[in-house]
Amino acid sequence: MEGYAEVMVERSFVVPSVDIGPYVRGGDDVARTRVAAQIDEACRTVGFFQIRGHGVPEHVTAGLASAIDGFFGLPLEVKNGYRCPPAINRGYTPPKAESLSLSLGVESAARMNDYFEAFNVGVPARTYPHLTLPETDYADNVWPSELDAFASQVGAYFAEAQRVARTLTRVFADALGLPAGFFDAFTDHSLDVLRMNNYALPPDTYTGHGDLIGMGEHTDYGIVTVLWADRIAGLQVLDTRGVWHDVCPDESALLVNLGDLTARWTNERWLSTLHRVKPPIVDGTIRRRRSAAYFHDGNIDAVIATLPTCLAEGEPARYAPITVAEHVRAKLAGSRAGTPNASAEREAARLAAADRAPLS
Ligand SMILES: O=C(O)CCC(=O)C(=O)O
Ligand SMILES: [Fe+2]
Repeated sequence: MEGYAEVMVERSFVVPSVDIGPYVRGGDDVARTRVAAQIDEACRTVGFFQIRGHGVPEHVTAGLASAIDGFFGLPLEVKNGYRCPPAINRGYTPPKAESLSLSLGVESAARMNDYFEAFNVGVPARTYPHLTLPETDYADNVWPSELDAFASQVGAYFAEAQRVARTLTRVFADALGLPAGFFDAFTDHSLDVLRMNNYALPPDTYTGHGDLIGMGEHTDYGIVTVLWADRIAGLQVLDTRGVWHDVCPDESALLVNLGDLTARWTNERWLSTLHRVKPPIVDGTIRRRRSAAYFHDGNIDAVIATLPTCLAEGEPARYAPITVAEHVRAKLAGSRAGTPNASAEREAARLAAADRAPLS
């Protein structure tokens, strides 16, 4: 019976769902305090949660989905016309061009086998004309000229996702007992990127050899990620005991996960959770799946050092202070340029432990 109970506990993994309406529509202090407490709990235990009451209009999400369909439906040679050099995190990434596990410094057996294709847009330097921002990090966007509505559809979703990410940092300040607006100084010219992902394979692609990975295991790099995804299996999240779990958002909900910078800030009181995309294979192929990850990464020049409120008396900081530039560039050099990241020992160790644990 003991063994049975153990299995039941292992299977009871849930991604908490939180209604953030009191922060979006306005709400009284009691309602907000309740939201902040729920998010604190989710961030401590899972590092992933879903949000309702986010206020993103349905037509904006539908516009994003239509832009994704329009672009990925173009012929490969047209899509390839929108590729950018690895240092420029913009435009099209064809299947197998990126290896996410290298952002952790891990060479996986399926190296270069991440079969997702993606299109990235981000905040260009011109958004903040009063600042001198590095043009490589804050690069101009490329917009597909074949699709009239693409820029406005993606732009509308980008603005909404940015609003949601900023709202979440207001909740985080309350949840961590920090002054209201604490994160503003770290995010007022935040290096944000929206990565639209398409997981699709022609029928009978899979021959049964090797590991077929949609997107390799990784942690997200920044502060917080707002993730829109089709309600189709594929996303898997690693729990604190090293077991992978399938995660699917509820209808109309957005997924949220924390990135490494928040784990560093909080001395891992809050988790930057490892995740990957591994869709089930049926008849040699997968069901097509789309997602869009909005990465809120913080100001390029911000210094992220452990928050004193997250250190108990005498507790050492697990991480040295780092700038957003140093951290994000090392991660992107891994995933986009194939240079293994040597500075991700803590995440790589968690992954090694998980490789020895079963799938839920
Ligand atoms: O496709 C997904 O659900 C996850 C995508 C993801 O983790 C990412 O783009 O960083
Ligand atoms: Fe991710």
